[in-house]
Amino acid sequence: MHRYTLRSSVQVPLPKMDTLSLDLDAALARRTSLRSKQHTVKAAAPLRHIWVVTGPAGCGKSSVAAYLAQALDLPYIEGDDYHPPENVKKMSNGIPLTDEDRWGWLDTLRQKASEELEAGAMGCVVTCSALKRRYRDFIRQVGQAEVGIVVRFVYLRADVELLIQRVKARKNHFMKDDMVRSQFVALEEPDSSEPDVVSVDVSGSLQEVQKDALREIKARMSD
Ligand SMILES: Nc1ncnc2c1ncn2[C@@H]1O[C@H](COP(=O)(O)OP(=O)(O)OP(=O)(O)O)[C@@H](O)[C@H]1O
Ligand SMILES: O=C(O)[C@H](O)[C@@H](O)[C@H](O)[C@H](O)CO
Repeated sequence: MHRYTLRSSVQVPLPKMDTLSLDLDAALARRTSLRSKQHTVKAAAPLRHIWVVTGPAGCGKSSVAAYLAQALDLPYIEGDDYHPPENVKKMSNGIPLTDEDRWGWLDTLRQKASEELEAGAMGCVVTCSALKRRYRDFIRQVGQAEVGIVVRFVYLRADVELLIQRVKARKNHFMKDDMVRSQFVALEEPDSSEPDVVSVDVSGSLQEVQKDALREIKARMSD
């Protein structure tokens, strides 16, 4: 083994020449492969996000999603517009939806989001209560099916009493405050096992919530 003396006292073993040239070859090969990977990443199409704004009735999905869509210049899909009339009738009559009532609607929202991207949009913003983990998993499948499409959720977090107050104050909407508790019964709050969910506290003013949600999204645009 050759030895190279560094600052008189520290001895660093130097590899034999044949090992050194092998190492150099390997390093050059690695650098070439890294460069071509960097090139591939640069050339690849940018990620397109489906931002799904979620949470129970009254948490601010429509108010926040409309703002996000405008700020990001993306098409906006209002989930409530795609409930079949039977669902709206049920909710208007104070009857909570079941899983069976929701599957077809969730599928429609998935399709609408895909259609926007197929039509060339750089992403889209969708409102959908997505109360349960299995509903979110169902929506996630859009992103798993196609390279370059990423589904992310913005969960608007609030406590039940606050939302009862906000829904009570809201006029001209089929969903009344007596339905809010049932939304929390169905709710399966996302936790750290769903890293694609950004949780935003909505107890502040609407402007604060909108800004917080936009900041969180911008921080994840390139993920
Ligand atoms: N941060 C906030 N502070 C005060 N009021 C708010 C806030 N966010 C939303 N609101 C008000 O609360 C009500 C519910 O908001 P919004 O309709 O956007 O919620 P939503 O989640 O879309 O409801 P739903 O699911 O029932 O359609 C509206 O009257 C809205 O103006
Ligand atoms: O899954 C559900 O039970 C529904 O989507 C509701 O969340 C309402 O559509 C919405 O909140 C309107 O008030």
